[in-house]
Amino acid sequence: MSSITEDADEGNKEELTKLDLACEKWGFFQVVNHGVPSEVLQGLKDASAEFFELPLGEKNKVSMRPNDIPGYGHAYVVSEDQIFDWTDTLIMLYHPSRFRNPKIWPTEPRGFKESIEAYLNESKRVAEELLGYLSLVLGMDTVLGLSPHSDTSAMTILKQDDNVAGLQIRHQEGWVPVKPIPNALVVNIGDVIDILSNGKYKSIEHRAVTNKTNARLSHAVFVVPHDEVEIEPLGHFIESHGSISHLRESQIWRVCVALHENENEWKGPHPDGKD
Ligand SMILES: O=C(O)CCC(=O)C(=O)O
Ligand SMILES: [Fe+2]
Repeated sequence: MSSITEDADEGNKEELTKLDLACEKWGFFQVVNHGVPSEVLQGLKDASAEFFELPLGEKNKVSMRPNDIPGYGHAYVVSEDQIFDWTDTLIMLYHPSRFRNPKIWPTEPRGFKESIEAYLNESKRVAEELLGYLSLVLGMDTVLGLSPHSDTSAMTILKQDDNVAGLQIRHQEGWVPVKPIPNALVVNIGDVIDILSNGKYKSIEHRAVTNKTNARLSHAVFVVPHDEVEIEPLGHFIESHGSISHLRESQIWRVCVALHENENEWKGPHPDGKD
């Protein structure tokens, strides 16, 4: 597990690919280098071995009750005429703490509770770390701060956060992150210029994703035409393209309306199929 954590934010790409493959092809994997101290693992083995070697009467002090999960007994006693697996079990619920029932914690052997608790705390840490990596390979780390949209402006000037990346732009089928360049201004073509140029310059769909650890602050300035102006493709662009594209035709709108009503409505791919 230590090699997957080389890069604290992103994880190690090669290891993440292996994790993805293991989950998809097998659904099982073994974790080594997980950071659980060997004394903790030894303590777990010793404490539980000693518990199961105790006389039955001692173990039954913490026996499972019918229809209840925690305690000592056969796994999952749900009815009297049930066929049991040949297994002795001690089930404890530990996290979150409201599930802990002191009555089913054995007092024998001595030190049992401390040893088991040390292992349960370590395994919680491992589980949380693994869930983090699984969320990366499942693409669940993408929490949208701003949903996909195109800007209804003529042009937008964006001062991104210098330190926290988040802006992503649609390119072909994917999302391309815009790496912050300190003090640079990000400029994008908005819907108005897309319409004026009859799609020669496109208003590209974009979104902003959140960062797990840091807040992000960006400043967008929308450059818009006067609100009485009606926007339509410039004549020479209609000539060069032969006709107004379907999309443009349906979107010759008054910009003021567009700004207020269509702000978050993405138009879909450009009909000429180009990027
Ligand atoms: O937060 C960002 O970087 C993007 C902002 C944006 O796209 C917008 O306000 O229209
Ligand atoms: Fe935007």
